[in-house]
Amino acid sequence: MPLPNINPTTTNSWKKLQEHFNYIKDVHMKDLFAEDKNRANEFTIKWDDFYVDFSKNRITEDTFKYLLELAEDVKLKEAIESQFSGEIINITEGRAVLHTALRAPESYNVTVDGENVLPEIYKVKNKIKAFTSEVVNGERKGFTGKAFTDVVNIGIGGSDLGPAMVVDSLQYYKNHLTTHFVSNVDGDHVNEVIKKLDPETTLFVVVSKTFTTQETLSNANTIKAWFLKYASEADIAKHFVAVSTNIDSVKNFGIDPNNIFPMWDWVGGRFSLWSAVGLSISLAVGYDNYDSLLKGAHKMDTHFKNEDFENNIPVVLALISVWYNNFFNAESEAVIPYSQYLNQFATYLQQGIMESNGKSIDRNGNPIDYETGTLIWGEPGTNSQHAFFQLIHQGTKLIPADFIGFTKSLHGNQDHQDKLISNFLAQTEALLNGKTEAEVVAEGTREDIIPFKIFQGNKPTNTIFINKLSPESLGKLIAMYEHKIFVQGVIWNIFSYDQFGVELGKQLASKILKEFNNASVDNHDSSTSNLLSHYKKLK
Ligand SMILES: O=P(O)(O)OC[C@H]1O[C@](O)(CO)[C@@H](O)[C@@H]1O
Repeated sequence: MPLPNINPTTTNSWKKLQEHFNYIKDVHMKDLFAEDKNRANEFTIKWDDFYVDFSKNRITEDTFKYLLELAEDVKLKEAIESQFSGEIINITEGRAVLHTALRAPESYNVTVDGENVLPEIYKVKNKIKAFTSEVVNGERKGFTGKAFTDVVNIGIGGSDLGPAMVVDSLQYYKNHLTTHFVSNVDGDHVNEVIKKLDPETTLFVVVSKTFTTQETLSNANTIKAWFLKYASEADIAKHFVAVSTNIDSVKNFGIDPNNIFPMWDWVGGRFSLWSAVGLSISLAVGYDNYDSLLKGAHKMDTHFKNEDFENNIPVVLALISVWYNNFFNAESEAVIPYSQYLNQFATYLQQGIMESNGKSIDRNGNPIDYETGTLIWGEPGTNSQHAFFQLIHQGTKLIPADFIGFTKSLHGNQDHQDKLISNFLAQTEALLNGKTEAEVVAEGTREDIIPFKIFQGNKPTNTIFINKLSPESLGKLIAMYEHKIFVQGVIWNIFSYDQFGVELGKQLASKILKEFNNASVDNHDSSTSNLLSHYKKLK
């Protein structure tokens, strides 16, 4: 079944939504809540340990109905089926998209080019499991016979952000190994990490799907040169492992073929933490926790694949997001986790969401005349409340926000937890209701400052309340956003799994790099030429 190819703006549901928007734009959610006492129950999905309340959105039953019709009109069901079954849905790169197969049970059968990929996936998983146990238990040793104490993940983009976010989010579950991440080609990054390392007890995991990425190879070479000041070429085999599809280049780098963890071209970089790219996660929290992360993601896959759209969390969140993006012209969305552990979550999502759906050409190769993509930003609550919430509450922009919280804390200090969750609940209530002039007056406010103290409210939020932060629930949460990305890509009729937009800058950078050693500067615009000359003079 080929991936559907439907311009969403030509569908009946889109037209209904357009008309309906003219009514909704002036409706206050406060009134919707007053009219329907059952609203919160109607717009809540309870699934597993997830409680997703989407009632604080600028929607009515009709809006929801038309959005669900939109999902039907763009043939979302067929698209989901195409993705899960291993069809070549990444047409521009000629690849299947199977991060879901990476977390599927071994008994599944998912074929690519007529071959079931599950046996190969489980072969690599078993290798990760054995390797993790040897490193964590201290059986695998460095070149002087000492057990490893530190692990350095060298990668960038999808080969860094996913593992870095998960290791940070699951630090409560961490073992004794200290995990570091080096990504930026800025030498300060690698330099600061190296300062903390002992070459005798550090394991390096070089992660690059292509093994051609400038940043990763530069950092890996710098680290290798540093390591060779203390050890011999033969010792590299003990301290360097790689995750890649490009086996020949890994060997050329000097890594022992036994230390290569393969991945496949049907795993997109930003969806790859479920593959061997997650090796540093397994090393940091142990294989069983890593496996629970994957099992959680698989549960969300099953929910997404089988649940009716009206009770389907990723589908509902995607539809609501399209509603704001395409009808209210909201440009960005905030993701606010009320968990310090999810400090890197928004940064991680930025690549997933913006690299996937930041596209302006449709599936026929034609320019698009409607909005796609979403700017994503966010920081943990309550810190973000003291930073940028002013703009969300009283600014001129509409910023739909996802509030993510956990009912049980990991630290066990109920006083802190109650304070955190009271803020979590209070903020979405304030964003919904705002504060009227009458309420401000009733507080005895000085007359001339009354306008400044009014809150319009009517600011949309989703509340994603999860029982506890665990490897499994984190797996579900990440997979939830992955599927949301996919649904939006289907609705916008774009290809979500390529990223040609990152190429041009890379090409020009390598051209400019060569010019640093040339006497003359090539043809550039006058601004770039001046800047280049300025650098050459002063560097
Ligand atoms: O794993 P690689 O091949 O080094 O690529 C790293 C990253 O670079 C990109 O291709 C572009 O930024 C990402 O999609 C990818 O995650």
